[in-house]
Amino acid sequence: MSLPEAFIEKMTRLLGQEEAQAFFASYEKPRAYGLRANLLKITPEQLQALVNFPLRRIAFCKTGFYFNPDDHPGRQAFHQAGLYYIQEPSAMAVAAFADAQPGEKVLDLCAAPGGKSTQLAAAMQNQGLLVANEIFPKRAKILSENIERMGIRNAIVTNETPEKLADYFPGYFDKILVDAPCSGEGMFRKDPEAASYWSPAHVNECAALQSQILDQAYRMLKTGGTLIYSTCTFSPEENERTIEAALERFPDLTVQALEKIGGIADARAKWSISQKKQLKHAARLWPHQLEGEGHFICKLLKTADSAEARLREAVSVKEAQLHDYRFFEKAALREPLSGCFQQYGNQLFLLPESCPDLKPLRVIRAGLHLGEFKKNRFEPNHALALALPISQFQSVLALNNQSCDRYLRGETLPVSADKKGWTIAALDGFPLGWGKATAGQLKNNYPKGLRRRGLVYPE
Ligand SMILES: C[S@@+](CC[C@H](N)C(=O)[O-])C[C@H]1O[C@@H](n2cnc3c(N)ncnc32)[C@H](O)[C@@H]1O
Repeated sequence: MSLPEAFIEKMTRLLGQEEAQAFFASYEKPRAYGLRANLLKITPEQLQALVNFPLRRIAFCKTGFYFNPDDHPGRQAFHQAGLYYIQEPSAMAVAAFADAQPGEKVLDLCAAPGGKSTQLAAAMQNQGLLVANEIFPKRAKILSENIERMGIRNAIVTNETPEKLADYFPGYFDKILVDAPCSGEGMFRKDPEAASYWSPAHVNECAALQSQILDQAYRMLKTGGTLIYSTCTFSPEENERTIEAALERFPDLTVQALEKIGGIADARAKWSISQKKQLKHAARLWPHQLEGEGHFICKLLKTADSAEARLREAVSVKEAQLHDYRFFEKAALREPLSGCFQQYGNQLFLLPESCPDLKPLRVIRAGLHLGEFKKNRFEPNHALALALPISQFQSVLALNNQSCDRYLRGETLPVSADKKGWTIAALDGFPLGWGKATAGQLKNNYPKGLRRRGLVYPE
């Protein structure tokens, strides 16, 4: 592939002739494709046994697999059911290193389209609070759709600037991920167009933006909290030097050692100005050293005392307001849901536990979207179908490959005459969406925007 001349020169100077040769040779090799099992729905072993195409383990991510692109896992019904997320393999190392835990307060500050947020959420097992933020509205919508598909219940999707979030959440989060906008040098093989936007000036602009974002992230971190910084670029200006500059602005931050497994390498402290030894604890993923694209990952611990934001908790709507929802719930679900219910217009959401009041923020998704109040009735949202296990639904239509394809195209399906009301259409025990059964037919409620146009299953 053709790479910018100045990029070739710079990388050759940085790496030296011998390593540069191996590095540039990787651009002539095919790239690796990856997907990640969604632990909220399935284990990696179960997924491997379930799908009809081969999966090969990724050494540095326990839930990740390589797949053959000819198998098109993105077109499979199990993808629509949220059993896996298609993600560039090296990118999986970032959230794996973040090591989010159930019950924590976690922020993904630059989150769209959601690869790392969905991985953080899987590790959190729907316990605690995940704020997934994206500054651009269109990208925030895609992020929100991916959060929905993966069945995540404890995520708030926001569309804010880092500054606005930092004003609201000072000293609040246990973990913050800054997967920063960058010059994307590590993705030239995956996205050759990215190479055409590259210039040394762009590298410097990105570095300046990254420092601004890190300043806001630092403000939001608790004492003892950890900040994961990552990019998909090689330039020292956006990696070792960005971290080095952050260490100078915030002397209490320390770089935490990362376990260098599966071909992951130390960061290159010698590419910084100060050559601080601790910089090598950060990680670099190189396309000539492992099967994946280029990435940089650094984990920082904050030790300075910071006053924690005491935010007002959101207050649930009154039970009387839930009357139509409870009526639906009694007929359609096996166990009632509890927690903090919030109504926005006609839409009803169930917030994550101990969720702060969200009014001052631009919120795209407030936890689990339960559905919509219509005149004297409640209509469930697609998110609810994807967020609960099959055992929670009273009425289920088990699909086969053919009826599954018809369901995903939006067709009406035959059901036994005794089936009535809101019914989950499921494949192999995994919910795909709602339908409403009446008089031997299942009226299809699969969202119009997600419907398939041709026969694509099974491939
Ligand atoms: C590398 S991408 C994030 C990828 C994402 N974490 C994932 O795993 O799917 C960086 C994100 O930062 C966002 N971004 C761009 N400018 C920003 C800014 N000034 N502040 C915060 N985020 C910004 C971009 O829109 C983009 O979605």
